[in-house]
Amino acid sequence: MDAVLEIAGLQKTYRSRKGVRRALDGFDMVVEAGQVHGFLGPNGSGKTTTLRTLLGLIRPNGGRMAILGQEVPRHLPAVAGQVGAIVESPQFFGNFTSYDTLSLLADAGGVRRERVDAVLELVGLRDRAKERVRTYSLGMKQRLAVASALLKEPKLLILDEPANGLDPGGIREMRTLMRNLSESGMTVLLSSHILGEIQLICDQVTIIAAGRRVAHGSVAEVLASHASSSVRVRLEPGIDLLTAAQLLRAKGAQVDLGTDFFTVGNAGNPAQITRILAEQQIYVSELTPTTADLESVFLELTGTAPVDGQNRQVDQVAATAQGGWGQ
Ligand SMILES: Nc1ncnc2c1ncn2[C@@H]1O[C@H](COP(=O)(O)OP(=O)(O)OP(=O)(O)O)[C@@H](O)[C@H]1O
Repeated sequence: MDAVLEIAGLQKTYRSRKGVRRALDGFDMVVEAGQVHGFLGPNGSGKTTTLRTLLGLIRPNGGRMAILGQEVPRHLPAVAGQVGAIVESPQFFGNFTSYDTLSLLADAGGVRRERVDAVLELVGLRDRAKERVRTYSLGMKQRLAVASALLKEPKLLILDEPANGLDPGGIREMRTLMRNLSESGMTVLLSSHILGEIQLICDQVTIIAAGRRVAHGSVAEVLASHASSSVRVRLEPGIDLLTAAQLLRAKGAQVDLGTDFFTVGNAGNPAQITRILAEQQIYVSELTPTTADLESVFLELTGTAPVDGQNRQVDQVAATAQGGWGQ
């Protein structure tokens, strides 16, 4: 599949009177054509810096970026017409209607007027197009912002937190819009904190922490490689959980104690758990794989942010570390 966006080893250091801050530290990302790609990371992890760097608003200190096969920022003018982006909330004149707003933007950008009706239809604002923007809900304003980015029929649409501040109805409308755009063949890169939403909408995700990629792939792959090996263990009544947990920890297992159960986080081969415990006459009464969601994987991964000065990606470390205990 063709990559619409490729980032390799991106570096960005901010320098101010207060000191030096490394916002991106060898960040990598690949976004494939026709996908909705989720870009996730905690506050301050480098998402906005990445998007602003891509769009030529910030100069990187190192690394490579390509959009639609063209190196940027050097060839940004050649591809800028094919990229639509909302990185900062655009401000609209409240007294203008959305039709007037988009018409003005179309004229200024040399876009033919028929596109105005087409994008209003796409974002579901056609019925309200002749009403003033100040009468719009936040969700409608967000959709107007998306409409403005769609005027030039971009191949790649970049949206920073499009669902920010929206209520559940607004979030659902935004979700439908993303899916419709993707079905029309557009590639969408979407940064968001709303992980349940990302899980519902996105084909692929990239998770960033402390300026580095810590996981990437389809939502299913990320869940499978970072969480599916966790199991919940209950023991026969009367057996001390702590003793069993210590036995497993001594063999390298990551054990979290609950009230009447414990969870083994890196249980690549659950049979090892029963074998190690049975050798000490401790018998398991329940062994259940725990189903993880993106939120728990996100918290786990971004809580274990890469150590300063190490260039290895955490996802590579995690992949090699799985299932290797208790041998
Ligand atoms: N202009 C700047 N000068 C100095 N430091 C900056 C500047 N912009 C961002 N930073 C710092 O760079 C790091 C990454 O910030 P960035 O805004 O890219 O994160 P983010 O993932 O978009 O966060 P959020 O989700 O809160 O928007 C943070 O530590 C931030 O404080």
